[in-house]
Amino acid sequence: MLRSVLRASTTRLGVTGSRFCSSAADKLVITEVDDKTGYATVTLNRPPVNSLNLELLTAISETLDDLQNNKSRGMILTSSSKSVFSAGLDIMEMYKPKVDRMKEFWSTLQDVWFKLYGSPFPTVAAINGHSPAGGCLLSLCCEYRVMCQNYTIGLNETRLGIVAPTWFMASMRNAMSRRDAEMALTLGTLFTTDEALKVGLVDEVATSKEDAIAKATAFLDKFKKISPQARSMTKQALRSKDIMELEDNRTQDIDLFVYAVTQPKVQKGLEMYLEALKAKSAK
Ligand SMILES: CCCCC/C=C\C/C=C\C=C\CC(=O)SCCNC(=O)CCNC(=O)[C@H](O)C(C)(C)COP(=O)(O)OP(=O)(O)OC[C@H]1O[C@@H](n2cnc3c(N)ncnc32)[C@H](O)[C@@H]1OP(=O)(O)O
Repeated sequence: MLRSVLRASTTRLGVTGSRFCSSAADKLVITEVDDKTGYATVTLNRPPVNSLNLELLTAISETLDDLQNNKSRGMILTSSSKSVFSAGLDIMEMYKPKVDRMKEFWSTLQDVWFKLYGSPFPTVAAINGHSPAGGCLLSLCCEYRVMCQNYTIGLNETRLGIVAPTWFMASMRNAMSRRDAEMALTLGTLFTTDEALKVGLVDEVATSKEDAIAKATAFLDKFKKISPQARSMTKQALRSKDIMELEDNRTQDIDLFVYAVTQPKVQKGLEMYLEALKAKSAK
């Protein structure tokens, strides 16, 4: 039985909420902990497409802190949308940006990556919708991915004329072969669910969100008889090289992001991309 709500994370207005004080629908991130298993289901809840703006990233970051502080037994990351897991980074954070906010935005994305990629507790993404770019990154930070049929997933940055940072690349390389990762990253491939399964970008296919959650739970159950400490130390040791690389380069990475995104050519590209998205949704 799910009991809500472990932590009322940042609201859509960007104000930190308090426990149980407002309805789950108002939260950017909804956390429910199963009494029996102790697993937390963390639901991204920023309609319409869970695009990752500063407030949503902050809410995710706070949620991950809570789970770690509460010694979570496992986390399932999913979305409240019927067709989108996450549309990736909110392009409005990069289009005609204010530099201070942009720096905070990127630094918070780095925080989320550190906390999710390096989490001591086991993590699964129940990908119940499209998952391009930053959405794919969130799922890649998890240890296991279950994806519903007939959606798309991938790091499509090159298709937008931008270069995925090395830590995005490392997360993909951790999930699939180096060769497939190189092809996928250079082409900016958006895989269908079945294609993603074939290259190992996802681990299982689900017929519905409920099925995805059930399969995610079954994955977490596999660790029941494994020492949590031995498990987390093993995971962190395997991922430590990637983590240290970003830790050593955090400031340069932020500066590079600001430099790259503020280039007139990139701004023009983002403008055209936004226009195309708006035109598509207006149809
Ligand atoms: C070595 C050097 C490194 C230096 C670093 C430099 C650069 C790195 C920088 C950036 C990295 C970026 C990674 C990213 O994540 S960029 C974002 C990429 N995302 C996408 O390409 C996805 C775009 N969206 C879609 O394809 C579709 O929306 C989607 C398939 C997800 C859903 O389709 P659906 O039909 O359901 O919904 P839509 O009608 O398209 O959208 C509804 C609504 O939402 C708006 N929107 C969609 N995606 C975004 C987004 N990512 N950001 C902001 N807004 C988005 C869309 O415009 C519609 O709005 P409206 O018309 O209703 O107002």
